[in-house]
Amino acid sequence: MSETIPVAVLGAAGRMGTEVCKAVGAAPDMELTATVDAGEPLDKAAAARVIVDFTTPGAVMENLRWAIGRGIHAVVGTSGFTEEKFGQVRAWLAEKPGVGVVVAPNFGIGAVLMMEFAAKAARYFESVEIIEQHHPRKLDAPSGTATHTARLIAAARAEAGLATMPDATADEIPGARGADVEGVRVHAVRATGLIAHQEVLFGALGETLTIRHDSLDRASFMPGVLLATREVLTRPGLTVGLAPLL
Ligand SMILES: NC(=O)C1=CN([C@@H]2O[C@H](COP(=O)(O)OP(=O)(O)OC[C@H]3O[C@@H](n4cnc5c(N)ncnc54)[C@H](OP(=O)(O)O)[C@@H]3O)[C@@H](O)[C@H]2O)C=CC1
Ligand SMILES: O=C(O)C1=N[C@H](C(=O)O)C[C@H](O)C1
Repeated sequence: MSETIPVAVLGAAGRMGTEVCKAVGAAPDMELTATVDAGEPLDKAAAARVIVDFTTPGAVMENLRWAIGRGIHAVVGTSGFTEEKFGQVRAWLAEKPGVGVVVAPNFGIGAVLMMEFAAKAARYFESVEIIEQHHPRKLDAPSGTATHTARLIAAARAEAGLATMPDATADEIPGARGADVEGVRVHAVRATGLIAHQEVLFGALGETLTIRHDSLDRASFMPGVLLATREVLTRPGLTVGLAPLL
C-alpha cells in the first residue's frame, strides 16, 4: 500500500476547518497530522506535506509565507485574494520551484460549474448582475466566489467587445446598486439560515437567464478540498480555482 499524505489543517476549529478535519481523517490516502487554531504556533504543522487553510483573509498570507518557505504545499479556501496577493504568492513560489499552491474561491463542484456557465453566457447578454447570499457570520463581502465570477464575466465581456451595461441610475442611497467589481454589480445578502448561495442574473432584449448554485451543507466543499490536496503534490506553482483540476 502506498504512503498516506500527511495533512495539517489551519483554522481547524472553524466551520470549514471542522469539516475538513473530518474529511481528511476519513480519507484512506491521507493522515491528519496537525491542527492549528488561532494563537497556536505554525510549527505544529511542520511535519505536513500539505497544509489546508480555512482561516481568515488577515491570517492566510502569513500562513502561506511560512508553508512555502518550508517546502510545504498548500490548499487554500480562505477568501479575500486580490491580484496583489496572488503576485506575492507567485514571488514566494519562485524561490521554491517544487512547491504547489492551489487557491480556490469555491471548492463546490456545482459552484465551479456555475462560474463556468456564467463565463460562457456572459458574451451573449447586455446586462448581468450577481447576487450572493451567505450566513451572517461571514467576515467578508462580497464573497470570494462572487468576486471571481465577476472577474470571469468581465474578461468574457471584454473579449467579446461588449459595451458598458445600460444603467440610468442618477440618484441612489450609497450601496443600493451593490459593489462594482470590474464593471459587474455584486449584491451581498447576509441572513440567518443561509450557508452559501449565488445567482448570476443575465438580461437581454425580451429575456433573462438565471444561473443559481446553492451549498446547503459544508460537506459540499469536501470532495473538492480532497481532490486539491491530492493534486497539489504534482502541480508546482500557483493554481487559481478548482476548474483546472477537474
Ligand atoms: N473556498 C471555499 O470553498 C470556501 C471558503 N470559505 C472561506 O474560508 C474561510 C473560513 O470560513 P469559515 O470556516 O466559515 O470561518 P470560521 O470563522 O468559522 O473559521 C476560521 C477559523 O480560523 C481561525 N483562525 C484565525 N486566524 C488563524 C490563524 N492565524 N491560524 C489558525 N487559525 C486561525 C479562527 O479562529 P478565531 O475564530 O478564534 O479567530 C476560526 O476558528 C473564509 O474566508 C471563507 O470565506 C468558506 C467556505 C468554503
Ligand atoms: O464564507 C463562506 O461561507 C464561504 N466563502 C467562500 C466565498 O467567499 O466565496 C465560498 C463559499 O461561498 C462559502
